[in-house]
Amino acid sequence: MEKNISEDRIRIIQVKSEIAAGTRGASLGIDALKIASLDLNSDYFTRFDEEEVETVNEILFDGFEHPHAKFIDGVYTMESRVSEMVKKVLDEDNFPLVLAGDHSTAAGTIMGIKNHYKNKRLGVIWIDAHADLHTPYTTPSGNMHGMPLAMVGSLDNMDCRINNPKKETVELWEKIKNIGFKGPKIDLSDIVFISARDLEEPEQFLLNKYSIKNFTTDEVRKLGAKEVAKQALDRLDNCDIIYVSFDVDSMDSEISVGTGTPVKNGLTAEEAKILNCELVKSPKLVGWEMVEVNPTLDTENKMAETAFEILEETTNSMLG
Ligand SMILES: NC(=[NH2+])NCCC[C@H](N)C(=O)O
Repeated sequence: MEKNISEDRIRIIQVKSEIAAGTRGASLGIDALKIASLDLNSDYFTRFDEEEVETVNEILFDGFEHPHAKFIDGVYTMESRVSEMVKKVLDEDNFPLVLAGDHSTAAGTIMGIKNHYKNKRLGVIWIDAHADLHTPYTTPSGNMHGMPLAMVGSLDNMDCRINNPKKETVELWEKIKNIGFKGPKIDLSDIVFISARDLEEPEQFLLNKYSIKNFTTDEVRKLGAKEVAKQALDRLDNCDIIYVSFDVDSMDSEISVGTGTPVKNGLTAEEAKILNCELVKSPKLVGWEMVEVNPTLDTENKMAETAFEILEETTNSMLG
């Protein structure tokens, strides 16, 4: 049993990075959450100590050199920095609650967790419209927020290769896969998706190959969010520790306007809230993350307000 989270152990790690998204603005998501907390009269951001990971967003002005892994040099830097920060927080016996821009840096969170808990088997619950299992060899967009789970699974997925990344891209991809220590940080079969519904064929291939469970939005509706949370944790029963990654685009595109890659047929805000609140009650929880709020695509900060309410309730739920 790992968890015994008290308020003073929570560290909010801010990662205002957006280089791996296809649209601009996700780096402003954390400040949008803070504005939302003020507008909703919450004291949330006074309750916890904060850490911030320095970003390299300025490289966006230079244009990208790696079409099948855009800004991969910057992504390598960010994964390393996030990994070190998460490890440091865990080494100090504190709990990493990560608020990030684009979803790519969640790979760094996982690397940091595994670097601290070297011999523990880590289960990942990925609540997201996307499976984020692409590699430079399979990506349709070159946007690296579609790749974090392949980074930590140390995948190339050559069976589904459609791209020919250049040598420099491949070298950096190898470095990313080996941050912290060489090779995979998780078993692919220790991932559970919730509401993943916009998958490309190379990703679907991996879901089949590794028998990765995806609880569809329909299943959430039929079984209820609470039951899906229970079943998701049951499936990871053999894991010693659990990390939950919540991308706000898991919610339906009618709610998730303020995010870079909205998709129809998603969760309601209430379902997302119940799922997160239930999942974080697990005694095995060692990290939780929220990503991809982009206020520049939104009106009147609605996305951040919805996301903030989930953040606050989820945090209260993990404190028990
Ligand atoms: N975390 C995200 N929002 N990921 C979106 C990925 C979209 C698409 N699968 C791609 O690779 O380009």
